[in-house]
Amino acid sequence: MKLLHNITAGNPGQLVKPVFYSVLANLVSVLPFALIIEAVRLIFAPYITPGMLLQTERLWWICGGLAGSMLLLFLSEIPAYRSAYRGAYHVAAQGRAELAEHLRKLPLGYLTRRDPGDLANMMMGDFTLVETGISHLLPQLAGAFVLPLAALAGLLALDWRMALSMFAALPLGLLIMYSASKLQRRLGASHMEARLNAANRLQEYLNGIQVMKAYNLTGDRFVRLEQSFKLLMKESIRLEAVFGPIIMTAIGLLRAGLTLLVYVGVHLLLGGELGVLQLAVFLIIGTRIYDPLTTALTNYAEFRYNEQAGERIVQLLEEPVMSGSTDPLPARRGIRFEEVTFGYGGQPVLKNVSMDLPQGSLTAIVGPSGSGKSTVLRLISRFYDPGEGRVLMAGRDLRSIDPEHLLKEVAVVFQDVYLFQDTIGRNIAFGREGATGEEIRQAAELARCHDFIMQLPLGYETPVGEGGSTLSGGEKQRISIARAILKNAPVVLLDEATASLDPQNEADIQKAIQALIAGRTVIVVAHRLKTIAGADNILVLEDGCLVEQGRHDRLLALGGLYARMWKLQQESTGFRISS
Ligand SMILES: Nc1ncnc2c1ncn2[C@@H]1O[C@H](COP(=O)(O)OP(=O)(O)OP(=O)(O)O)[C@@H](O)[C@H]1O
Repeated sequence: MKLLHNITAGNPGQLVKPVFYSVLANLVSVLPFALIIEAVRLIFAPYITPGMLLQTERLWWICGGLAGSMLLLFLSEIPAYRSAYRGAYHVAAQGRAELAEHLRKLPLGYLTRRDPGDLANMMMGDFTLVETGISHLLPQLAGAFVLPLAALAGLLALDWRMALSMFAALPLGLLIMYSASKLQRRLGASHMEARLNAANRLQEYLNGIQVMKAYNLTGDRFVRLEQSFKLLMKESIRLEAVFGPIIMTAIGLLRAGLTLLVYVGVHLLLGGELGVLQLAVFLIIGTRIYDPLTTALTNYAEFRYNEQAGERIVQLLEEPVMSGSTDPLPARRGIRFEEVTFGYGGQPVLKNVSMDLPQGSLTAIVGPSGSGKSTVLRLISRFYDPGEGRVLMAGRDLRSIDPEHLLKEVAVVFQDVYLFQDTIGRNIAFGREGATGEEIRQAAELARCHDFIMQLPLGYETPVGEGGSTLSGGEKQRISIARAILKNAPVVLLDEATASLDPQNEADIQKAIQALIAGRTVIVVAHRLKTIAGADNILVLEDGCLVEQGRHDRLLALGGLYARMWKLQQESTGFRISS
């Protein structure tokens, strides 16, 4: 049952129809086979039994029956074919969408631990293997036993000794395949690992081409890619080299059954215990019976390999998602950190942090690079849950709030803006489902991007390259602010871009931010201190600890880290080339 669960990526119900129709089609295929045997029996009977006439009328009936059974076979194969492909593509399409939805609900920590290439490969490659499992392997495997089993039942009635000798080697063949499946699992797992590794290295190589060109790096990355291809080649050969002979042995054993059949048949014939006609029937069946079984044995090896792909998908689908209540939050949406300690897996990044970020105020978070500022925003958005302590919104622990429900209350402007490969208008509309063109335009005007959008050839309909590659950093930032304005959420989290912008762009972004934060609870991670000098409260982080807090003047007077950072930023000049 687990096998069926895995090969269908958790949808064994999808196998019922394909397997049913495949078995039915194979049952129908027994009919012409049986008719041919009967025809052979009729044709040879007059030669064997003296005085017996050829039963022509029955032969004609058999001819008619054969034509009818061919038509029946054709008709039964159509639903078998259709249900197999429909089931397979249905499972793959629905499964991919389900997995994508599941990935979105997993904690970000889980996703960052996994290679993105690994996930992409699972989405495409593993589901294709599952597709093949449902459309080809399992129905064929189930169908392959129909003819031999029907033949066994019929032949047992004819002569049990001959029937048993025909199938004598089958249990041994099956046993070999079953015992080999453990080895297959191990080899299959390392082959799949090598395949994933090659896919990851290829993705890394493609992503890094720009850097490689810029730094004229020709060696290392390509060597890694080449090595991963070599490893894949080795694993593929190993898989075939070890498993191929095992399959061939099992198939050889099965075929040896034919020799045994001839031996026992001749022995019985000479002893007068078996008629010539019966022997002929056994020999005809014997030459046909092993084909479906050898196909089944070969399919079984492939089936176990594909099953591992399904198992990987099932395991990922079983990974627990972040959940919580969708009850409406109280009107006051103040945020509080209570003794929060958090790390991304290694050392803690935030250490025992307690702080209040009150409703309706502008709180700024500042501190040296790597001090944990963006991490604070990630915890408020519940991209991660803290290891120790609690983050509360409106007095409720965020762990108890459904992440999607929570994010309805929160608009986030990230440091790195990601734009989808879509039109500019639709990229802004991601802020709120169902936003009208007029609402999008108003948000764009407030975010100071309407003018530059109108200068583009197709205005709001202009397509944006993947990740926003066709726009400048400042433009992307403003589009992302327009998204957040459109979302109109009571809490705004703003991670200020670190990249330097020209004065005009910077002024535009500041105005856009003013429009975004008006009347809301705002938490801004700031790198340029002058932009947050007017904040209601400034939290200063150093190495994951809250070291100072207060208004700008108070912090300056304190003469601590904030005052030092302020002084440095006042003094900093641009680049200078020393001679
Ligand atoms: N996904 C992650 N996995 C592991 N470590 C991470 C991850 N994200 C951040 N870190 C580490 O956590 C620490 C704090 O990162 P964070 O992004 O919160 O710093 P920051 O103060 O916002 O820095 P910056 O001002 O440079 O943006 C850093 O040492 C960083 O390397």
